Amino acid sequence: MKFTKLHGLGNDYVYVNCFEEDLSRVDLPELARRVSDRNFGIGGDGLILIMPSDRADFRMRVFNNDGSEAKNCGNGLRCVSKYVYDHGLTQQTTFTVETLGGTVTPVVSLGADGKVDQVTIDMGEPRFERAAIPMTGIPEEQVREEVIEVDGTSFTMTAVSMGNPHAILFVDEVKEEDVRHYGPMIEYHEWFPERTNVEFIQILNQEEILFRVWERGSGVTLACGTGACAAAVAAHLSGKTGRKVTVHLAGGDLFIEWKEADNRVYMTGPATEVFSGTYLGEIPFK
Ligand SMILES: N[C@H](CCC[C@H](N)C(=O)O)C(=O)O
Repeated sequence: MKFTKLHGLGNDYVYVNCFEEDLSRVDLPELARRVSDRNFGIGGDGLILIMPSDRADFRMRVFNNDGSEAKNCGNGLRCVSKYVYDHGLTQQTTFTVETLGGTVTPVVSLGADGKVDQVTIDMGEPRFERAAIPMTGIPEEQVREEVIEVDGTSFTMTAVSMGNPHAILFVDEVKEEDVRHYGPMIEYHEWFPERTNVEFIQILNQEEILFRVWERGSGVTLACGTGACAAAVAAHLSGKTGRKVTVHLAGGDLFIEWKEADNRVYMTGPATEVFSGTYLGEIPFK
């Protein structure tokens, strides 16, 4: 199976071009687990399929490294956008990509080599109701700076959906050990029937956020695009930042704008192709 490795700020996935590879009979969750393995497979935070769509120019499917399928992936969308332009699947610098969380419209910009270096994506409108995250409790209620307690420690949390769930925790100081310790406890917390991504954010000033993430289904990653969007929204709602913020993630910076005019969140950042190859491991069939 031919694949290409790309990353968005170090959030790296194995990409398969399904215009060329037929994976229709493949056990995709098991394939994701196998190719993501950094010792016995290719290595990555998961598997992303670039597919035809009958309602958009392309379709993206995302599988975390535990095999769970996600509804959206910001870093993945930037890398899919780079792949389809650089590999000639489109000659347009803007197009549509269908995801389980909705259809988005990336706009790519080119470097001196004529290849995509930056991508801006309208990631759509954030959702806050418990039913939309999803969270247990009153369906139409929103969770704004509420206390969640895990292992005897309380966090102030705002819940935001960007097509996938995000528990945004406001902390005075972001610590890697807290991400690894409390991240999985909140991912599997009973309030989140479909689990959740967990973001720890430290607001530096009106325009900057320090950010670390424990991803649902993948654990600690260097970046999370949908998480950065959710964090920027939660930070603005808290009154501590404007609508345009630079999010400093472990793998680099994303620029996020939550536009007042259309209530949509715009994410701008890089996408990098690293290598391509052929996976020689056994392909698991359904
Ligand atoms: N772990 C996420 C999917 C990947 C999101 C992240 N890698 C991004 O860039 O948005 C979930 O299960 O919702």
